[in-house]
Amino acid sequence: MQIIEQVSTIRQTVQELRCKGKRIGLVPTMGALHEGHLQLLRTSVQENDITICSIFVNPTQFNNPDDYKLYPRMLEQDIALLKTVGCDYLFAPTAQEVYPQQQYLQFSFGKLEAVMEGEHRPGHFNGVATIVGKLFNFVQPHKAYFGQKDLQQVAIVRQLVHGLSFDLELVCYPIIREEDGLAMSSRNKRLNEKQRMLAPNLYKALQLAQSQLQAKPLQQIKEEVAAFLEPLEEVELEYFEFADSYTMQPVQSLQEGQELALCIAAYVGPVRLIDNLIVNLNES
Ligand SMILES: Nc1ncnc2c1ncn2[C@@H]1O[C@H](COP(=O)(O)OP(=O)(O)OP(=O)(O)O)[C@@H](O)[C@H]1O
Ligand SMILES: CC(C)(CO)[C@@H](O)C(=O)[O-]
Ligand code: BAL
Repeated sequence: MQIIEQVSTIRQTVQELRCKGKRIGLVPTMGALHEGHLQLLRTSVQENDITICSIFVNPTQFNNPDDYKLYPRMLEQDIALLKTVGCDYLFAPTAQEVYPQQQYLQFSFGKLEAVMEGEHRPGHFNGVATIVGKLFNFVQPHKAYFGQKDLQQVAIVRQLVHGLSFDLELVCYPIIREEDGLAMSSRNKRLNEKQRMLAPNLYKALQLAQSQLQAKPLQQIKEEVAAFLEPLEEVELEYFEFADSYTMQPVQSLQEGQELALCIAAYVGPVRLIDNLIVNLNES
């Protein structure tokens, strides 16, 4: 696996690969890789001639300076993991490479960024759109792989791709979980032992809500989710929402044929985690 730090080098490399007719898959990450990332990478390796993983802890998407400072960074371990899945290139630039001018565009995603992650993390999606747009520009992938865990991010990236006419296919990969149901996440590495024991309650709350869907009004289910998490010391619910899985807009009542996303964000100790479950209302 070749490691590239310079934007000019990755541009030249992909230009040469494209001239040879190679199909390129991109897996953008912030590192501290886990099995969720590795599944995205394995899928890209299967579906493309060349797989490029990017690792960049993007400062412009962090609305909380501590979250940025404490974000897990473990490049040597990541490199070893990338080799095990057959990744061809790691693109790991510095912030100076990515943002030489320290000038940032302002995007507007309308209603899509007014809810959930957009509402609770001001500026977050502007930073995500900025870095993802730059990565698409540098790497020119045929396919780009994102995880359903960050479902609203997928909707933002979809709008970015359509809005700027990027010529690529987006892949949204299902959530990979630990045995106890906790969605894998790099930030899980920041949990202490007690917090790690508490963290699967986010998924339990989603399952509780799913099990009540046909029986109770959505508002009542929201209250029950809050009541379920409330007694847990160190767990603080930020939001639990029923949303349309495509538009991310809040859903007040169920409709046949709808793909409903149950979305949750909560602090476990100092660590903010998110999770979601998609329910197809034809099947439930
Ligand atoms: N458990 C998972 N299953 C599938 N995809 C995942 C999972 N966790 C992360 N991803 C995806 O991997 C890509 C890179 O994510 P990122 O590097 O931010 O890791 P992360 O685990 O989401 O970290 P954190 O949530 O702590 O920021 C994103 O598209 C993300 O949605
Ligand atoms: C897409 C991404 C790599 C952009 O920094 C990040 O938001 C993430 O890891 O989900
Ligand atoms: N995995 C999503 C990126 C973030 O939380 O900043």
